[in-house]
Amino acid sequence: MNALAATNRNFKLAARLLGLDSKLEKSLLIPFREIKVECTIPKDDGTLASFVGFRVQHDNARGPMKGGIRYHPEVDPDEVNALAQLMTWKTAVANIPYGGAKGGIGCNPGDLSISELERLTRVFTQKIHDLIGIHIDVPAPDMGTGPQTMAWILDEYSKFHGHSPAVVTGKPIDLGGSLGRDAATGRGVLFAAEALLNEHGKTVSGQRFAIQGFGNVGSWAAQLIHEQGGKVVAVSDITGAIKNSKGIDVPSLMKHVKEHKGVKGFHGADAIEPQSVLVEDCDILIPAALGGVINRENANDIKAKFIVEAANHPTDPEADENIQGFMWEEEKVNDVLKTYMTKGFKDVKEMCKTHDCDLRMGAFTLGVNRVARATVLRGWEA
Ligand SMILES: NC(=O)C1=CN([C@@H]2O[C@H](COP(=O)(O)OP(=O)(O)OC[C@H]3O[C@@H](n4cnc5c(N)ncnc54)[C@H](OP(=O)(O)O)[C@@H]3O)[C@@H](O)[C@H]2O)C=CC1
Ligand SMILES: O=C(O)CCC(=O)C(=O)O
Repeated sequence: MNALAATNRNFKLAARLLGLDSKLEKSLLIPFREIKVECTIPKDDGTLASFVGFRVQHDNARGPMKGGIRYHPEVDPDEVNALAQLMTWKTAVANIPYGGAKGGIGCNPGDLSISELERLTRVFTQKIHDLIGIHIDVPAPDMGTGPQTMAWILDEYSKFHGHSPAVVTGKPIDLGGSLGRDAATGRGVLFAAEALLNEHGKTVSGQRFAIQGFGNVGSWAAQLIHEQGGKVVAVSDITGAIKNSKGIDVPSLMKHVKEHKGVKGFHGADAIEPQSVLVEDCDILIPAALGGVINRENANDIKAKFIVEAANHPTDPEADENIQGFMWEEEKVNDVLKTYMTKGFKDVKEMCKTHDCDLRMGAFTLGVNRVARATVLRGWEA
């Protein structure tokens, strides 16, 4: 099932459980605005290359729209639509005053030089600058993008609107970025795993984790799990996959990845087939790369007792601020993150009880219900 069909299906199930008015349901499903732009840049060799960029702004009932920008060959309108809608439900589940959006450019960032990536980012920003902004839509990093990409967006946007550091989050600290943001998604994964394990009378220490994807999210999750005494027994990225049932030495792996640009060839573990990371013998599986990786073909082979979804929509249904202008201490960032993740988990569990449903539907009903309430309060029929 494609990403949009899968996301719509989960939304409709949640709407039915909540008994949502059918007109409101339709209104919540249709994105607020879909932007598609052509981005042509001169390559380093003087030839021209054209790319298609997207920004889908799904919903702003609870606040300015929020969501990452992805550079990846599989970026297409359906994928970006699905990811934008998921952002709406996720900001609502986390109970932060934002809506949902997502953007991306269909490209392989690995094939582009730094200066080509900068030109592409600046052209994309020129095309969308009047449709984003602190009170409208605030982009952030996602797959294939990072703090440097945000710095270019900030700079290009500021040429049109004056100095505007708050137009993006996830920017470098030297440009006003938040301490702890780089690790925050991985840390959120750790907090979610902790909340889940606590429910079962366990802690991270001694649990065995397999992680698909070793970029920003996967590598931070691995480091933090390792620090908490968890065993990372298998890891994969685009270069390959490795396993060590005694636990991978994550700091050494980090050094290896920095030097070799991938996990392949790491001496402290054995090479395995890339896809087998998902079905490795472990307690907790963390998909932290692409969507739809857990599907009808492999779901029955998964040995993990728990799946903590770091990636967006990794499971196919068939298988189952910063505008205040001040800096928080990193400890405060991490404490607040833990409070929101732990509260979010409790709220989801409550919805599971109310609607007698699983955790995914608990999260969808919680998010959809909060957005529906905000939409009705603001008056959606006029
Ligand atoms: N960055 C963030 O703050 C947030 C990210 N997310 C989600 O987390 C997930 C990961 O994002 P992020 O860590 O930022 O992305 P990155 O680009 O930093 O890392 C992605 C990782 O996945 C690997 N990868 C790509 N394709 C495959 C594949 N087919 N099999 C195995 N590994 C693969 C990449 O390998 P290689 O580097 O070698 O290409 C890389 O290790 C995404 O779903 C994203 O939407 C969600 C919330 C926020
Ligand atoms: O911090 C952000 O706005 C990015 C979040 C995001 O893109 C995601 O959760 O998928």
